[in-house]
Amino acid sequence: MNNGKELVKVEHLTKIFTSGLIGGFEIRAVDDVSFTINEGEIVSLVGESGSGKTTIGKLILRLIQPTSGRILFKGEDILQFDKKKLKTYYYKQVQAVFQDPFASFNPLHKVDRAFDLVFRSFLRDVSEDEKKELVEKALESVGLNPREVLGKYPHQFSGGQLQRILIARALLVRPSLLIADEAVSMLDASTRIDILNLLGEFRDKYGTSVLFVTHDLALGYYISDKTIIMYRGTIVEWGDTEKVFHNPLHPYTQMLLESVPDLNVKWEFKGIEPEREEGKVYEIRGCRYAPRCEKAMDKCFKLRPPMVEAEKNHWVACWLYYKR
Ligand SMILES: Nc1ncnc2c1ncn2[C@@H]1O[C@H](COP(=O)(O)OP(=O)(O)OP(=O)(O)O)[C@@H](O)[C@H]1O
Repeated sequence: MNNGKELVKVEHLTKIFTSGLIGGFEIRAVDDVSFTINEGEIVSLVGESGSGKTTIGKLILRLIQPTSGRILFKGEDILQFDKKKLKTYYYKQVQAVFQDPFASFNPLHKVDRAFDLVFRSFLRDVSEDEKKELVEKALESVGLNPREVLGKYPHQFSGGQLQRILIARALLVRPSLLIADEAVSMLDASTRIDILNLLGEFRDKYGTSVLFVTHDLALGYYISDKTIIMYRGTIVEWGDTEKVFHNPLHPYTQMLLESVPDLNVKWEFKGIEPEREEGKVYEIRGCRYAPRCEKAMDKCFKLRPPMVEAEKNHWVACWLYYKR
């Protein structure tokens, strides 16, 4: 149900973390990143560990502040939201599900409380009967039996079951945007596919957009309309999933896809440089991938390549495609 309308517009977003007090160093976790998420669109954010995926999710959720750049939600800068707008943003517009479901539950309270909080904070006018029906439907939609869930404590569930409860809660308010950060990595293969299909259903029925953060190329391919490939805080390539996967342009994306013989097979990272080279790579002014790139030219080490639209809805940041 992608109607071509922009829901989220990320513009030149940069987040620099400073580590240590004296003699500390800076980490450019996200470095001049721009992309859009349309209404009713599932966008995968794919990249290896430490490439900045979670940081982007947190910035969109306003859990952390950007160093520079901005994020527009339905055309409005989220940093300028007043208290009222922020409340609506958190409950009605944006919901998030993270990798570790245990961290999202208070072990002293029954899991029902997770739903109560949503009703108390946002769906206040809903009658008790309606609440019950909504919760039951939400639980059933993620393959859980409400009678086996309600009234129980978090420790009585597996991680996968808790994750499904959190996804049910997130979808209960039918948010405009769901940020799913490695949200299905703890689930077994068949539940994982059920949840992915459920996200697709929500997109089709209610126009929910999803930012699907993953290090698993196959999951990204399965679920998303668009794919963003990240490398060390930068976007190297993004666009329609079919185009990115079937006509990869950036040497990094090509390397990734070559290392996945079959898209149904889980992607294992290959060739990550040793830790001690980390600082060196972060200082690079040009393309972050240049030190690993077989096609790198002199200027790749000196200048950051601009993002160019190489074909319709397919962008790449690589000097090989820059024509001017
Ligand atoms: N609060 C923080 N303080 C300092 N550095 C941070 C902080 N949060 C993230 N980083 C650093 O920023 C970089 C990007 O981290 P981020 O968690 O966004 O990556 P990721 O792609 O989500 O990785 P993963 O898949 O492992 O979660 C990493 O080098 C990380 O160590």
